[in-house]
Amino acid sequence: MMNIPSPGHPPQPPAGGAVAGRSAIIRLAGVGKQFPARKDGQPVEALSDIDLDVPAGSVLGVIGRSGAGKSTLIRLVNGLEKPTSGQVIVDGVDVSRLPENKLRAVRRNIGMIFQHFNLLSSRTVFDNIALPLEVEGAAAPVIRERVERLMSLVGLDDKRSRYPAELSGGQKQRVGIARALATNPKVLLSDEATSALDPETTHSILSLLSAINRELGVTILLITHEMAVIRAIAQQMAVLDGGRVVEQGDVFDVFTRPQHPTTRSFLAAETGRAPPSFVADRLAHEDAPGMETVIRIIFRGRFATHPVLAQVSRELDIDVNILGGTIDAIGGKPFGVLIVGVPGGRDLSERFVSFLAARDLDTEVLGYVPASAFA
Ligand SMILES: Nc1ncnc2c1ncn2[C@@H]1O[C@H](COP(=O)(O)OP(=O)(O)OP(=O)(O)O)[C@@H](O)[C@H]1O
Repeated sequence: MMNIPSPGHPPQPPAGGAVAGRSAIIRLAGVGKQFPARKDGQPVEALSDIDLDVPAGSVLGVIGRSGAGKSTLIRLVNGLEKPTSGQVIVDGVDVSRLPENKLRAVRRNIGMIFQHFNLLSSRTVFDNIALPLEVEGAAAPVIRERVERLMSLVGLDDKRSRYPAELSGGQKQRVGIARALATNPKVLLSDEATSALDPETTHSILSLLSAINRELGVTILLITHEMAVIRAIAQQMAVLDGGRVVEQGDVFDVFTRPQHPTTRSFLAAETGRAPPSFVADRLAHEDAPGMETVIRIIFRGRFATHPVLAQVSRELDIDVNILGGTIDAIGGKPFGVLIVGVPGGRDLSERFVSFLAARDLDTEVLGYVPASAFA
């Protein structure tokens, strides 16, 4: 267990896959946000028709390219922006209608962490974490006790008197996380919190956020441009494109059965999905005599790669070439990607695809390679 007192609400059970049934602690309903035109320009439709529920106690990741509207979405949740239409409900309160003086109480319930940490350079680690408590007028002994616990939670006990300039990026983000938790918020908003960090530090910060979600029951809404971040920590996800949610759902489902081209293109960079270079370099778009059809197979859930491939090879009397792939898990559920070469022309490859479809396996034809290429 983490060394921190329970916040002002009961911890949720460990976050797993079954979060969809929980009530939403953040709800965006029919939200649109238009920024007025600047001189000689058009108004910007930053967000349109956004319906998004973040279940209490879950981690929901929103992915989108630059300009998709991610920051605007998060700024609507903490009331820094007002929507042009729709409602933004946080813990039962419609923040889109609150005047600034009432928003302060709501923001106490919403912690926020940033890509560039936003620490005060003239304050020590202790004093940065203490800031939100000082602002709300907490007594010095309360502040001391709380900050000590938070420093211990994020693993910075030995850095209390250091200044931000003396810390690594990962340590700075730990200060940012401790500061965000100072007022015991139910919700943590993360705006590209790991984008400035190397992969190893990213991993340790995402583990810390995961533990905070699991053990303190803090709901996390994070925005990112990296699928790997979503996969490491979120149970639910939404894909934002041109200010609209184009796909949303359980992370496992979206990763293994992406529906929208934008989601597919985000996934293209995931390991194992692209054909290995010795295949990719020879991949043609058109079929021709003597070519093998290159097919990507996605295995979901209960893993049965080899029996299926052995069966299909027997049934169709073909030798399937295994060209690449990975076996992995998302949220503890196994899934695999296999890239195979199927000889014998179009008729046989169509029968191969039908055989797998009948066993609920998804396939995609990636192109064609000369059979001789692997001799
Ligand atoms: N205050 C503003 N005034 C006018 N236009 C704005 C304002 N804030 C954002 N926009 C526009 O709204 C759109 C969405 O911007 P937003 O910053 O939300 O995207 P983003 O997905 O967070 O991008 P990035 O990943 O680059 O930060 C963009 O076209 C942006 O130029």
